[in-house]
Formats: sequence, structure tokens, C-alpha cells
Amino acid sequence: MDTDNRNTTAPRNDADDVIVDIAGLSTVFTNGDKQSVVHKDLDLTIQRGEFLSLVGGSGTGKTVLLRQMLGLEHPTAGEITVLGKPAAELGKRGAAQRVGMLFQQGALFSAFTVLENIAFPLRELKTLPSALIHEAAMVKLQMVGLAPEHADKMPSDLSGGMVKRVSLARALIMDPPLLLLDEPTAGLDPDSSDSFCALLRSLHKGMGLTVVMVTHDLDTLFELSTRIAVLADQKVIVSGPPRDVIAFPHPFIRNFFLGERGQRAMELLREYPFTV
Ligand SMILES: Nc1ncnc2c1ncn2[C@@H]1O[C@H](COP(=O)(O)OP(=O)(O)OP(=O)(O)O)[C@@H](O)[C@H]1O
Repeated sequence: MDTDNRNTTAPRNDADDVIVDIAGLSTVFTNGDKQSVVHKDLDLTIQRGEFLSLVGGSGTGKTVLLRQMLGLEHPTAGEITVLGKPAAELGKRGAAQRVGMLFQQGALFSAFTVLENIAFPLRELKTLPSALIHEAAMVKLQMVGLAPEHADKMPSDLSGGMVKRVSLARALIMDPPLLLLDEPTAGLDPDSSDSFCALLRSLHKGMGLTVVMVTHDLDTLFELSTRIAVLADQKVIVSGPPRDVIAFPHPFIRNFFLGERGQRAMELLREYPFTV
């Protein structure tokens, strides 16, 4: 288990195995003469093949950190390197090719069919023939467990679980090696949540993805994470296997894992082997 600064729980191999490297990150938002420091001297290294979950209290900057990894926002200071390049250089197109992102709200285009939504990032490239784009989107549709007849449905015809699956298919359309998930099971009923977790688990394994997930949901956390990183006090205070992180003495960790939900956390610890 690592505490503070460098998080190197997974063995550090050569540079190619470091998928995300965050060093000395600070994020400060200024509103008038008020400043709010969200991250301060935050370090985090994520290795190829990890399923890393970020947990932390509300407002600790988990979503901001995902957006910074995607190059959509820029830190006040420090470096974020994603797949060997500064995240700021990913650009809109580069980001879609190299990093898939599943936003919390799903955010499908309501006027597009399911297949048009999935194909959208490929169409934006304007380099591939329509037939190929159609075929690639159909492959992804099936990969996320949806039948071909769903291709022509509109987002308003879909259940919450299906919307998540379509959003995931769109995030994976360019086979990015890195997938970012913001609260992937939020708003789903327990059955849909379980089956979405099973899908994420099999895609992580089957596609050799590196995944970074933000979640508040303990079932999702324990089901999927190979490592948990805890954001508190403006940085990553600890990262490691779930069992080790739970044992780390910090008020947030005590409340999050061992408060009212402690009993459930202990059951989950017994239930899941923590190897994805
Ligand atoms: N563009 C912005 N301008 C000013 N403040 C911002 C901006 N984006 C985020 N913040 C603030 O930064 C803090 C961190 O936000 P973020 O959404 O990353 O938190 P979070 O850890 O994901 O929280 P939650 O678990 O509640 O979703 C919050 O206080 C938020 O209000």
C-alpha cells in the first residue's frame, strides 16, 4: 500500500506500462477574490491493465481530475501525462481515439438513433466510408450486450441501463486503451447495476483496458477495483488493494467504509476476491 505522493502499488515496469502519470498537480478555482484549492501536490500513477477507482468526499475533485486526464480542463500547476503525452495535447479528436469517457449522465444525442450515437466519434473523423462506420458501430452495439434491433431505436425508447450501454459503446468506438468512468452505475436499479458491472468487468478483461472509475457505490467499487485511490486533504492520501485501503487510518475512510455501511463493506470484503 502507498500513502501520500507516489502511488506505485502495481509493479513499475518500463515507461510503456505507465498509462497515466500525475505529478505535483494543483487545481485552484478563482471566483472573484475567493480561491478554492481542489487539488494540491497530488500524485498518482496508473499502470496498464489496472482498474483503479477514485473515491473521496463530495467536492474533492474526482470529476475534475477525470476531465483533466481527458484534456478537457487544465490544472493550475503540475503535469498529467496520458499514454506518454501531456493530457493537454490530446485535443478533442486525440482524446476520443486514446481515451474513452463515460460521463455520469450518459449524454446521448436525443435526435440521433442508437447507432448514430455510437458512430458519432467515427463520423466526426470524416475519413472513413459510411459502410465501415456502420459495421464498426454494430460490432460495438453487440459488444455491450445490445441486440442488432436496438440500432434504430431513439434514446427516449431506452431504459437507464441501455442508455449506459450505448454511451459505453460510443466511448469504446475507437478502441481506446484507456477508459474513464464517472459514476457508471449511478441511477441504475440493483439488477441493472449488477449486469452493467459484469459487462465492465468482462470488457476490462477481454479488451485489456486500463480503467479509471469514480464511484460512491460500494458494490461497484468492490466488484471491479484492482486498486482504490482515496482523495482527501486535496491529494491522494492512500492507494492500494481494497483491504489495505479500508485499514488506513483516516476519518474519511472510517466514515466511508466503516461507518453505517461498515457491515456491508465487511461482507463485501469476504465476498469478492479483488482480482479482476
Ligand atoms: N469550472 C469550475 N469552476 C469553479 N469551481 C469548480 C469548477 N469545476 C468544479 N469546481 C469545483 O471544484 C470542486 C470539485 O468538483 P468535482 O465535481 O470534481 O467534485 P467531485 O469530487 O467529483 O464531487 P462529487 O462526488 O460530489 O461528484 C467542487 O467544489 C466544484 O464546485
